[in-house]
Amino acid sequence: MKIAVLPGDGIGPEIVAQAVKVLNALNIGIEMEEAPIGGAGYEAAGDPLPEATLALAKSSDAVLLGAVGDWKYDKLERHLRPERGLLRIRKELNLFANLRPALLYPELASASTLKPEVVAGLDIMIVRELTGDIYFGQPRGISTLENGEREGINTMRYSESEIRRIAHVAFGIAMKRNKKVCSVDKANVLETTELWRQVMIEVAKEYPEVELSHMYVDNAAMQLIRAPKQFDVMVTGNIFGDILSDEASMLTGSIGMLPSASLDQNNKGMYEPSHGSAPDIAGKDIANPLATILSAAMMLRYSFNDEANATRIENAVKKALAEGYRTADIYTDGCRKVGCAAMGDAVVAAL
Ligand SMILES: NC(=O)C1=CN([C@@H]2O[C@H](COP(=O)(O)OP(=O)(O)OC[C@H]3O[C@@H](n4cnc5c(N)ncnc54)[C@H](O)[C@@H]3O)[C@@H](O)[C@H]2O)C=CC1
Ligand SMILES: CC(C)CC(=O)C(=O)O
Ligand SMILES: [Mg+2]
Repeated sequence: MKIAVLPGDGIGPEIVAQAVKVLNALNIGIEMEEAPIGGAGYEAAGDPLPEATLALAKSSDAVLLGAVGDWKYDKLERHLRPERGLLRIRKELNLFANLRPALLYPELASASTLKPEVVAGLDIMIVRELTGDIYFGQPRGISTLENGEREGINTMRYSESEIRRIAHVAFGIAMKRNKKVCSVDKANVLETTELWRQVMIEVAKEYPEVELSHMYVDNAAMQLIRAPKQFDVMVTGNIFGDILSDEASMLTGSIGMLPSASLDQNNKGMYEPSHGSAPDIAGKDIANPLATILSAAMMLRYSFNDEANATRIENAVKKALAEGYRTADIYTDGCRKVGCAAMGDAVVAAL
């Protein structure tokens, strides 16, 4: 098993170091090679996705990523901004299926923004399409109109085949869970998502045991806060999934708890926390590394078919939480406040 380790920017190197520590502690012969991406790629090679990094990612069995970006790069040409490196690696590796499990560890019930009875037992799988939608659609850009004012353009596009393949991923996951899929769209206004809904209904016919429902995204954002346990598998497009998953993370206590897997057709994948590079807390050893550690568990599950070791990591996280270890973002009274590295150590000790 060879993995490409791409720490990236901001808190990326700190949190990835903890996941690497946990993978090494498993002692299962994972070979790792590190390469720069994002701002770090720009500093090293003038490119947010250096060719050598892309080559390493392509030749590895899986990729572990921290996060990219920092306000200080906002002045760069758009194509050089760190986030473009991230979008490009997702596209180059064809990672169209982004799985973001919003799972509440019972130990964190009091850290959730919602009342314990509203979130107890919360276990939602958000399936976000990752290589299409308004983040990739052409035309895009900022141009000057005839009257001299500027206009910004992005295009929301989905082809039928792109919708179909993410639908199959969602229904496949639902078959292994509670056979319920809620497709989130804005089909009352956006043709792109009207097609999305049509294709979801067509694909659902191949999964007669799965109950498919539809919800407009504005309502879904509200329902996630009102009664989140009504959801089991949610499937949605790139931008809605981006936003709803950040929202859902707070139900689990913190954005620092939400891992993700980004998969291609063959489950080759890139694994990264759902959050960004958090420049506001970078370099202070206070970031929560659990989303990254849990992403490493997803890597073992999806790319290496190693359910046993994936579960070992998840149980170790649970044990560290049960022992009271908390980073600042999930700290509540009476717990043991620790930094990023100490949280990584607590998970390793629990292993
Ligand atoms: N996948 C990626 O690499 C992503 C990169 N970004 C980039 O990250 C940079 C910062 O973006 P923001 O909008 O501030 O989003 P962010 O997710 O980096 O941070 C939002 C808030 O959550 C906190 N936070 C995030 N991760 C945390 C963790 N592990 N532990 C504790 N607190 C945590 C941050 O301190 C901040 O207050 C930008 O350059 C943005 O483009 C944003 C989202 C995803
Ligand atoms: C570049 C952004 C689309 C990254 C992000 O916010 C995400 O994937 O969650
Ligand atoms: Mg996001």
